[in-house]
Amino acid sequence: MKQAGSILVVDDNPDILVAMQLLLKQHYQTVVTTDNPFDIGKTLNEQQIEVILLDMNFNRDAISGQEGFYWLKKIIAQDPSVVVVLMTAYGDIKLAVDAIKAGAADFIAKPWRNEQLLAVIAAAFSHARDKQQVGKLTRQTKGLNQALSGQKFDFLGQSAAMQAVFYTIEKAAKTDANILITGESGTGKELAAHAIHLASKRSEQAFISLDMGAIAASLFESELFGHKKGAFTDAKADRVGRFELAHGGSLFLDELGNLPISEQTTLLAALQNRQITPIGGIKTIDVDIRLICATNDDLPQAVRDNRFRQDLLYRINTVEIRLPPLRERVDDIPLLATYYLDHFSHKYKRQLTIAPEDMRALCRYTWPGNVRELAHAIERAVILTDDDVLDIRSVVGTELAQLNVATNAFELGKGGSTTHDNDYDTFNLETLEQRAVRAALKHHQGNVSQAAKALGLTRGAMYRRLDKYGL
Ligand SMILES: Nc1ncnc2c1ncn2[C@@H]1O[C@H](COP(=O)(O)OP(=O)(O)OP(=O)(O)O)[C@@H](O)[C@H]1O
Repeated sequence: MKQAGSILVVDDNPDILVAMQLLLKQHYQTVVTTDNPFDIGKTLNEQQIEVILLDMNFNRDAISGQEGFYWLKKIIAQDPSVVVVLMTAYGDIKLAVDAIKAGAADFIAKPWRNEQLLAVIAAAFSHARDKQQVGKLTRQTKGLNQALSGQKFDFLGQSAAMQAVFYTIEKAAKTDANILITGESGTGKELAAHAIHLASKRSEQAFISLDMGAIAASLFESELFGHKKGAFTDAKADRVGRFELAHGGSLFLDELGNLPISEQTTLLAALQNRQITPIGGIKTIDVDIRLICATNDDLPQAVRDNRFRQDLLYRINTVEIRLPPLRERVDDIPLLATYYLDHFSHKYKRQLTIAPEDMRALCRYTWPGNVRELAHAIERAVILTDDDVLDIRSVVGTELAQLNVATNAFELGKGGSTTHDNDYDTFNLETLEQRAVRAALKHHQGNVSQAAKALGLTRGAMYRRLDKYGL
């Protein structure tokens, strides 16, 4: 039965062209032949060709295959989605290997056996469709990235600590070095990853991100490397993995500290070889990616606890960027508060200002949820304020009620607020965080989403904390 598909056969031997035409016509809708390789460019411009069967030698006495390589390069440059299969009467293994290295999908020796030729061509068509799908998805992702980057917040900071971060990002982004971003939840690790991508030479290509904490173990490999239809029960169609989608661009692996050891081993192998094989696939695929990872875990400690592979840590942290918590860069609070006040005033069509003493109160607060918490607090205040001056008491007051820590840490009110160190029975952040999580859950009667929102955490980050503290 004839299948959809268009193939171009290029060979200077007319007998071969006739034989190919007769054979392939029975199987594929469009079969075009030419004895002149100079026609290839024009044919590709005029009609959609998916597979090219290309002779390696166009001069009867030539055996080097150099002409084939020359035309192969030209084809790939003109249309990288076309799949090329090379043919030669002088096949040897070295030539075949060189052909594949140069970008050919496969290689067949003349004289051929029909079944073998048809099998090679069928595989070439399947490869061509995969390439078309990847091209389509990459274009879609690019569009999506652009749409999303329109909504992204600016990555701001005027403190010395953030200026140092921006400097490192600028320097490291220009190289292809693997970058590890560390920092507490809400410090801007994802924004930093975007900033690195945008400052890199890959900025026009895809930025693909994956939250490692959110993928089920059973889907890990499929998510990263893709799968072929039928590879397992639920594999109803081919799926392109994140590595392949990120080809040419940047791959951002978030929450890396949550990865189980067995999956770390799989990831390490892919990173070392820069090659992946989709589940159920037979061919390895080269991937050219810039890797950016992020974690709020202490990975060297995780290595000591045997929770994280040391060789994986060395592989991903060529450059490490630590995002300081907001309480260590109080200078940034007015800048960020004003930025988010403008943003949410605009969003909710309000015209609001903030009183200087309230700004000072914001600067004294410790912001355990960092910038995310600050942005949420401002948004809430914009919504709750009735007059023209932001009612920050409702925000900081709510924050304290929910945190249930150091109830008297702030004297609320427009007259200013004061923090008393003595109000803390401990400064251990983990203990404070655990209390805050418990208090928020209690306050919201066990509603995880609301408690997460109040803490300025994503649901994923909240669940990880529930897990961590055994709640
Ligand atoms: N420097 C900054 N300037 C402006 N907004 C920021 C900054 N840092 C963080 N934000 C805002 O705070 C929120 C959280 O940032 P982001 O998601 O990048 O943090 P994260 O460190 O990746 O958090 P998590 O570890 O919980 O995933 C976002 O809304 C982001 O826009």
